[in-house]
Amino acid sequence: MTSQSPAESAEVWQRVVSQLESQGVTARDRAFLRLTQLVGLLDTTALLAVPYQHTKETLETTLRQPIVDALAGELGHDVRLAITVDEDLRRQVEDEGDPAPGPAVTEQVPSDPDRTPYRSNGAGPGEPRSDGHRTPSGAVQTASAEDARLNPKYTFDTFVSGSSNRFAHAASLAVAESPARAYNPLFIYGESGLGKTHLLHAIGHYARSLYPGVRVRYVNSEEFTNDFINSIRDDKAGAFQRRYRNVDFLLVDDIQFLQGKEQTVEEFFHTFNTLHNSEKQVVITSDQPPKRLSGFAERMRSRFEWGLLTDVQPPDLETRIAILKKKAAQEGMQLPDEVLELIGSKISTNIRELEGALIRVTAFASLSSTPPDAALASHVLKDIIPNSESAAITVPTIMAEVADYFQISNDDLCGTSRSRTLVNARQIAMYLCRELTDLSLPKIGQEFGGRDHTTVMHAERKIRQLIGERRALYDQITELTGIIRKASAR
Ligand SMILES: Nc1ncnc2c1ncn2[C@@H]1O[C@H](COP(=O)(O)OP(=O)(O)OP(=O)(O)O)[C@@H](O)[C@H]1O
Repeated sequence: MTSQSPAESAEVWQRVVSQLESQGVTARDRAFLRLTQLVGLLDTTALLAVPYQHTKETLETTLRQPIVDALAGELGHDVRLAITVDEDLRRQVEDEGDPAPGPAVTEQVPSDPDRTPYRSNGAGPGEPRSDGHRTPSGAVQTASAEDARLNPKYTFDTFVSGSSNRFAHAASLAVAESPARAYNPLFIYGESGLGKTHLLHAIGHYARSLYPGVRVRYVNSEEFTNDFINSIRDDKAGAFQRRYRNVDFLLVDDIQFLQGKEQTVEEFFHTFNTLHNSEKQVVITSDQPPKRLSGFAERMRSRFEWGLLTDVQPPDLETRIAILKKKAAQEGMQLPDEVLELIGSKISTNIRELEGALIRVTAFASLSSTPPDAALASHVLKDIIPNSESAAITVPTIMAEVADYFQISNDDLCGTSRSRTLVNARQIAMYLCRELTDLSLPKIGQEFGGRDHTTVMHAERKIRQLIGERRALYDQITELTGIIRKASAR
């Protein structure tokens, strides 16, 4: 993943150290620099490994700027630092009999694992590494991908940064690199479908790649609520608290859904305080800035503003096209620029809709064995783009129209029958809810008889995939979209 070989990194670092020495750093700082290794580069982030926690602290404070400047000079571009305390390096240093410099010798080995959860196990980027994390009791606790609950598609690599989200993107990178040090909490707000969830997951992935063993947990606030209610019902408050408080990163999506749920807000308040006090990173997203969040006590809202507030805006045309290009490349879709430009120019507010349009155009081209050109794209887009006077579409409308279309009842749609016809209709209805409304996955799940958000996610993925393979399905979805839009405009 890094863009340099170990030998190149070592040479670059050697030159940086020589340059800083020639600028006259103190003897202690010189020793610290010599104990440091440049592991490699991850985009513009320089990964440094140090043997001791106090070396890291010095590098992050007094030496940060000189290192950043010297590295930028060497590499010819801006550089961020991500510093990790590496136990292998410590062993190596101690085996060579090179004592840790400075007065803080007693601090040589970080004694409190809770304060230093970001310790590398020594594997270089791209190499396999264990995900074990030592708890204060010494037991190895797994920080697995399942615990983190991250969507593998939402990474910084797949995120397009533009003027509409540049600040949120930079802040997200910074908290992943310097957890609880850069900004805590980081609060990202903005309208639906503009990439907030994507950024939350990307922070989790990136932190996990930088700091093996780091404990990350992503949660939508509706899931947090359900989890909390169930924990009280089942008398498992302790397990609930451990799930949300024994983490290094808590990533909370769509906090606005806690509004008015007094007990859950109170529980979240304590969770937040515990994490913040023990220097764990909290990232929150919302559709509104804290000041406009009703249903939260002032003490809670003001805490949301302790760290950094940043918004995401609808992307400009250039960014929309860049996003479409990235999505197309990611999915292996071959589409000429004129088609991407056409889609980007017709759909301007919501990135989820942009993706939906891309899928439909590709599906139609593949089903009709026609090359996807501008004429085909305009034809497809005509069916899916709302006209200016179209009203908001609701889940009950989608359910009623889908039920009517398949000649089934609303109860059938929400029920548990696994008959093929019903499963198919249910998945189509869920897909359309995702495409045509701003509702989150848990909210849609609730509307369908209290189903889990993963069921909705599965339905969405399945329909997305099949729509390009089955002509009948494509036609049904197109027809239903038209019917639902018409019914909503009435
Ligand atoms: N800048 C971006 N680059 C690439 N993809 C993006 C970008 N912004 C959003 N997306 C994509 O758009 C879709 C919607 O984004 P996301 O779910 O993160 O929005 P959101 O702001 O969290 O919306 P909601 O408030 O409804 O949950 C996702 O598939 C995401 O990958």
